[in-house]
Amino acid sequence: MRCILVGIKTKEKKDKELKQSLSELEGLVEAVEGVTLGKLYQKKDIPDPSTFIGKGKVKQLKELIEGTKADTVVFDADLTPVQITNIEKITQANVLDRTDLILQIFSQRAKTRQAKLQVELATLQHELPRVYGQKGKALSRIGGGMKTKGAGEKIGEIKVRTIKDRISKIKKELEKIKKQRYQQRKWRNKDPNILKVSLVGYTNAGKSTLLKKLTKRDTFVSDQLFATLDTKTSYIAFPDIGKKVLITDTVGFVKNMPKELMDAFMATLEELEDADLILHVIDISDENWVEKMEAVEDILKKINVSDKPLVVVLNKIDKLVPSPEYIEEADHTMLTGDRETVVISTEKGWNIDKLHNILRKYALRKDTVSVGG
Ligand SMILES: Nc1nc2c(ncn2[C@@H]2O[C@H](COP(=O)(O)OP(=O)(O)OP(=O)(O)O)[C@@H](O)[C@H]2O)c(=O)[nH]1
Ligand SMILES: [Mg+2]
Repeated sequence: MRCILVGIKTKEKKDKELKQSLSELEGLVEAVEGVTLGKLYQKKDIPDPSTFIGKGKVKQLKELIEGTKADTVVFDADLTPVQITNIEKITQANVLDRTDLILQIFSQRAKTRQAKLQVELATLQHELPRVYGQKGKALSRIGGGMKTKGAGEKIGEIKVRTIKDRISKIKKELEKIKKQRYQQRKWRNKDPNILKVSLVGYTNAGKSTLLKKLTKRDTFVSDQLFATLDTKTSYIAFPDIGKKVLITDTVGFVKNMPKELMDAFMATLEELEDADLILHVIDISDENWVEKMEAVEDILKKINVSDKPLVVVLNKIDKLVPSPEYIEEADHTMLTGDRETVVISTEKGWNIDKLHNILRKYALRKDTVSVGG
């Protein structure tokens, strides 16, 4: 996917917000293995009903697409079906909005049947209005002959009906799965020698980098051994105590998460139910880190995992202090309440050993708990 990003600047939006929002969007593009070839901004308080951005901007966009050989335009906004259709017609490129991208990421990450269905449901619900739009498009394009007009209408209607049928089927199945899950959980194999750890946190907190760092430092690590597992899972071996720590990355939290995607998002986090320990990774250099931390905690509560052991990992301390001697752990721990907290820099490798030891401690503890119970 070769993308051009389009950001809209409204009166209330500060330049900094616009930039942050677009770079977050660029991150989403990367997450679906796309590349960003260009960015376009427009000042506009009221979107154009037919093309969202103004006519002149659309022309500029078309030129940029041709110049960069892009095939996709990603809008940092939610477009109406009419706007999508029109822009696609003019630019000959695929048009996506923020929700489309997030849905693509979710569908890549969804692993369980429930998560997959939840994402499919959200995708269909997002697509339905566009199919209505297509129905209209087919009719107006064919226009003339009665015969073809009838056929066009029929195809559109069949599509709508098929989607609606699928939606109600999925909803029924999700109900069924919900009931079964409680039973299944009781039977899940609990290997005392494997500690399952999940990394959670806001997007860009450094989860994926930390996963690499934590597992790379161990010479026993080979991702290939776990080829059947999701690629986002890696492990640390502690051969001296006969333990393995299995660490799973999760989808990051994003700003402006469309409300209709919340269920699907929470479904991608479902595997957290299996976790023995949660590492909440936070970018301590982000001025809004407390707010973001609370947003993540809210979600953890909603998916009923807030009673699990959790360690707060305050990352990127290298952006605030010049060397590890300046790390004042006590100060930060005060800010995160009574939870176990470790301040690290993944990039510089500061305190990674400390975190490693915490994982080791929990791996040992799991055994004790299992033997005891
Ligand atoms: N300065 C500094 N940068 C870091 C550190 N850890 C990670 N980063 C950078 O932060 C950015 C985001 O890191 P990721 O690991 O992709 O973040 P993530 O939490 O996986 O993000 P999502 O997958 O979007 O949820 C990257 O550019 C990293 O290089 C750190 O300790 N210090
Ligand atoms: Mg990541």
